Amino acid sequence: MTVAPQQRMSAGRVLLGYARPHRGALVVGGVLSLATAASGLALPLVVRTLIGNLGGHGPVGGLVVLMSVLVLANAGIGALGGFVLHRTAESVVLEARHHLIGRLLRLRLSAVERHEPGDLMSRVTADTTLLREVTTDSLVGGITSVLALTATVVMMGLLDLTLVGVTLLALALAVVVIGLVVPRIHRAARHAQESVGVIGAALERMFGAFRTVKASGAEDRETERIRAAATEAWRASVRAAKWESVAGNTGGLAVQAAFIGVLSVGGARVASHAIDVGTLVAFLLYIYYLMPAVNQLAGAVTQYQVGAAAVARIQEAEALPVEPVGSSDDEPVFLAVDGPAAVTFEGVSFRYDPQLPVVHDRVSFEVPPGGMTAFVGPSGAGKTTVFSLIERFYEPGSGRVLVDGTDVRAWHLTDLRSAIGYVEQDAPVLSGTLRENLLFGAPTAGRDELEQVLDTTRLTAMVRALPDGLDTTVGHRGMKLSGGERQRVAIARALLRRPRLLLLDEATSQLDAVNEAALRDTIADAARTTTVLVVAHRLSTVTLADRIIVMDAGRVCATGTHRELVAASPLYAELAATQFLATSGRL
Ligand SMILES: Nc1ncnc2c1ncn2[C@@H]1O[C@H](COP(=O)(O)OP(=O)(O)OP(=O)(O)O)[C@@H](O)[C@H]1O
Repeated sequence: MTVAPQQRMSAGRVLLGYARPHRGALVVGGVLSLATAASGLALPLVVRTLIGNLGGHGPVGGLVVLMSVLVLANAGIGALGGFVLHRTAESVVLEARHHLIGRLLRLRLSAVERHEPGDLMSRVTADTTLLREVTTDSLVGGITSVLALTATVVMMGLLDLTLVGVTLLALALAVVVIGLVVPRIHRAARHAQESVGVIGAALERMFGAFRTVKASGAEDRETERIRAAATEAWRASVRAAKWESVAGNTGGLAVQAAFIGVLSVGGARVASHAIDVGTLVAFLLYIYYLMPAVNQLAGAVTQYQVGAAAVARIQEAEALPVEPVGSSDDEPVFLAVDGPAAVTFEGVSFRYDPQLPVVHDRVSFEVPPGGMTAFVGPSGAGKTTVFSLIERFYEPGSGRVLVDGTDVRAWHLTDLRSAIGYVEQDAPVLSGTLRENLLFGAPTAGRDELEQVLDTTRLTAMVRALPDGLDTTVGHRGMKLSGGERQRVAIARALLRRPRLLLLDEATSQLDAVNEAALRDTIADAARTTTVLVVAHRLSTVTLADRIIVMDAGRVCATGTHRELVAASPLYAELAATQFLATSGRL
C-alpha cells in the first residue's frame, strides 16, 4: 500500500498535528523536565563552592543541606514531569487512534477489499502505539535535551572556553556517526512494522476460516506462515536494535572521549595556572551531566526514525479513499417520502477495477414502487452487483442508478442508505445478543416494532424457545444459529429500519422445508409494505415474484413473470429446470 508523495506530510508535521491538542500538557511536562535538569545543573556549582570552602575557608553545613535539597527536588520534579509526559504521550496515541478509526469506518468498500484487514488493524493497534515513545522520546526528549545541552555548554563556557572547544570536538564525531546510522534505523523499523502487519493479516486469515483450516488439516502450515511473519518482524527489530545501540553508545562514547580530553587538556591548564582545580572538577561534573542529555538526544533521533516509519503507515491508511458524506454536488436531496421506492437502471456499465472485466454492460430496467422483483441468472451474471450499485458501495462507469427518480449520487448517502434495508447473501450475525443484532440498524426501535418484525420473519417461536429469549448471546459470526435462522435474523434487522426498499441476496445454500416456507412468507409479507428486490436462488422465491429480471454475463436478457419467462426465455427455462434450489412444485 503506497501513497503518492505529494499527499504525504513530513512525519514531524503529522506528529505535531496529533500533539497540538495536548500542547499545554506537553509544555508543562517539558518545563518540569527542564527544571529537573536545571536543579541538576546547579549541583556542580555548589560542589565547586564546597571544595573551595573545605579546609576552613567558609561554611560547609549549609552547602550540604542545599545539595540535599537539590537532589530531592531533582527526583520529585523528575517524577512529576515523567508522569505528565507519559500521560500526554498516551493522549497523542489516543488522538491518532480516534482519527484513524473515524476514517476506517468511512472507507470505500473498494479500498477495504484491496487490503488485508489484519494489516489495516495493525495500523490502528501496533503502529499508533509506537507514537507514545516518539512523543516522549523524540518530541519532548528532543527539545529538552537540546535545551539541556545548550544550558550545560553555556555553563561550561562560563568556566573555560578552551575546554568547551575540546568537548564540542568530541561531540561532533558522534553527530557524524549517528547521521550515518539514522537511515538504517528508519528502514529496519519500517520493515519491522510491516512484518507486524503481515502477522495481523496472517492471523486474520486463519481465524476468518478457522473451521476450514482445521478441516483441511492446515494447522501446521498456517502456524508456519504466521511464525515466518513473526520471525521476520524479529529479524527487522533486531536490525533496528543493532543500529539504535550503535547510535546510543556513540553518544556515550563521545562524552567519555570529551571527559578524557578535558582531563588531559584541563590538567595541563591547571598546571599552568590558567584555571584552578575547582573549575576543572566543576567542568568534569558538567561533562557528567552532558551524558544523559547526549544520550537523550541520540534516543530522540533514533526514536524519531521508528515513529516516522509508523506515521508513514498510519498516513497510508488515512490516505485511502473514503465515501462522500454528502451527495456528489453537495446539495443534499432530502426525500422525506414514505412508502415503497422505485428503482431504475439507465444504461449502467460497471467494472470493479479498470484491470478487471466488465460486470455490467449497459444494464437497464425499471422497478416500480412496491411488490417483489427477482433477479435471476447464472452465477457471476452481475446480480449482487446490482445491489451494490443501488447502495452506492460503488459507482457506475457510465449510466445512472436512480432511486425514486433521483440519481443515487445526488442523494445524501445517509438518507439513501436509511431508505434501504440490505440483507447480504452470507448474512453475518454480529457477536452479541440477539436483541443487539436485531437493533443494530435501528437502535431506537420500540418493543412493539420488534415483536411485529419477529412475527413477520417467523422468528417468534424460535426466540421463545431460547433460554434467555432476545438476550441470548449469539456467538461469533452467529455460529449458534442455523443458516435459515441467520438469514431471517438479517431480514428482521433490515426490516426494523423500516426500509422503503429491501434488497435481499438470497442464500445459495439449501434450506429445510420449515425455513424455506418461513422465508417465503417473510418475503411475501415484506413486499406488501416495501419494494423488495431479491437475488433469487430458489424456485419458491421466483414463483412469488411480481416480475423477474433475467441477467446473463452482465446484461439484462429478459423480463417478465415466471409463466411468461418459462415460455419466452430459453435461459430462464433452463435455470428453472436445472439450477434453482428447492422446487416448490409450482413450475
Ligand atoms: N468486490 C468485487 N471485486 C472484484 N470483482 C468482483 C467483486 N464482486 C464481484 N465481482 C465479480 O463480478 C462478477 C459478478 O459478480 P456478482 O456477485 O454480481 O454475480 P452474481 O450474479 O450475484 O453471482 P452469484 O449468483 O454467484 O452470487 C463476478 O465475475 C465476480 O467475480
